[in-house]
Amino acid sequence: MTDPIISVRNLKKHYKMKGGALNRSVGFAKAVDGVSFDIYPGETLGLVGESGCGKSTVATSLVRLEEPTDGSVIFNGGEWASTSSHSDTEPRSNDVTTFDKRDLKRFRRGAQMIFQDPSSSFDPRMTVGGSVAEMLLVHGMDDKQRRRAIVEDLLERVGLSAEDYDRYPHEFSGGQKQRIALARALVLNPDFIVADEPVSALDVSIKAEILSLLKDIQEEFNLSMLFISHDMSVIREVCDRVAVMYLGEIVELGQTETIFNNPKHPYTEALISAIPTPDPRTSQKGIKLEGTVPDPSNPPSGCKFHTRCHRVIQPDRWDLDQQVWRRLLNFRDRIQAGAIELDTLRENVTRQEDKGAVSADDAITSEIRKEFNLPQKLDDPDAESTLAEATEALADDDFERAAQQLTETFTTPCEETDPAEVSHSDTHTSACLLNDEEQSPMNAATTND
Ligand SMILES: Nc1ncnc2c1ncn2[C@@H]1O[C@H](COP(=O)(O)OP(=O)(O)OP(=O)(O)O)[C@@H](O)[C@H]1O
Repeated sequence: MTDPIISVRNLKKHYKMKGGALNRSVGFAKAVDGVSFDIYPGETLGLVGESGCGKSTVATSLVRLEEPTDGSVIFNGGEWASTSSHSDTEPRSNDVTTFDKRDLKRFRRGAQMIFQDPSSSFDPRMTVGGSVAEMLLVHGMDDKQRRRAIVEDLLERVGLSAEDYDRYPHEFSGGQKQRIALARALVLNPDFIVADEPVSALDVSIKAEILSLLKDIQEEFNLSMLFISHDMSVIREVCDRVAVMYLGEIVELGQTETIFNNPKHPYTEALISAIPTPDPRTSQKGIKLEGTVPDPSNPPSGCKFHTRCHRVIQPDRWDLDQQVWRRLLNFRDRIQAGAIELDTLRENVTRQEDKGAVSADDAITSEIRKEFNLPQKLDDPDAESTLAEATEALADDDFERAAQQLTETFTTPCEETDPAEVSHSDTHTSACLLNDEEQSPMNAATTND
């Protein structure tokens, strides 16, 4: 097998968080927390996840626009080692994280970035041709005419014309600017491109054109690409393999078709089910990804996705409807955080009493269940008894007792165990307790039987 162009191992970027009157360090936001992947020549790897998962931080850390906290980024592109500008005899590192200024400059010839917003990446006072040609000048091409010829050719290859060389950024639409950004990324003949949400700021019709251009250019130039997007349908269109990222970690990695046809991580499953369909009434698998990505300075314990996972594991003692189990845990977490507006619920109850609908004593506990979409009676008597005690404690304004009841009774292995990576095939991995025969209590129970 050919060597990867780029190998990322255990990449971390932890931001120091400051706070308090003295602006002291109060912890870390683990934006990227141990990410590993390879990208092979001519391949496009997609990095997908919701906003705040850490995708852009992976990109900026791996090209060292930001200094990574830990990990290595081995770059083998552009016959890197043999064309080094270093003349000394010491063995040379190809780890980007250890590059000095000179190596970094050479590396950046071979590894280019395209960003989401093409408008902000051009100097409004410079012609677009001049902006692209400047890259050649910085990297030592003194011949002005040669620079111009190369740039004019590239402008044509990205679907513009040679005459556009002398025009200014404001004369172009968003899609055209993204074409110019692509020309600028290509002008130094790179091996590797990081495209960070390159089409998400564009209109739908333009999006398709730019994606198609990216695919053509990638083939023509035999480029390797890290393609970042929050949009699963865009990822499906352009990527050979996909890495799914959640809260600083890769939770699933595999061939694009495998990921879409046989997702193994519930987060991947949820992202796929959220892809809009032409008819919004069809193809909904009933998976609703509620809430947002948690704060990386205070991540959940165990599996970081457990607070939102529709497949969050029930211990053996329960056999509740899975949706009800999810809602019970949501209820528990909200009570624990003190995030419930009892006064509003009481007002609702009073309004209902005015209409003579409900008796006063049970009304508030019933209203609490309604608020959290919980059944008025759970099938399991033990679970029901705990829930009833907790709602009664809440009705007495005793948050502490309610929280204690719920946290002692309703627990999940997903919050206790950090899932290990499991291989489903040579090219497909995921990190979920449900897939881990050794770690999953459900599998352990089946094995023991
Ligand atoms: N300089 C910083 N200091 C502290 N936290 C940061 C910093 N930059 C990013 N973060 C945090 O790191 C996390 C990951 O951010 P990042 O921009 O990489 O996510 P993303 O998946 O690319 O999302 P988006 O698509 O919205 O940019 C977020 O919680 C963000 O708030």
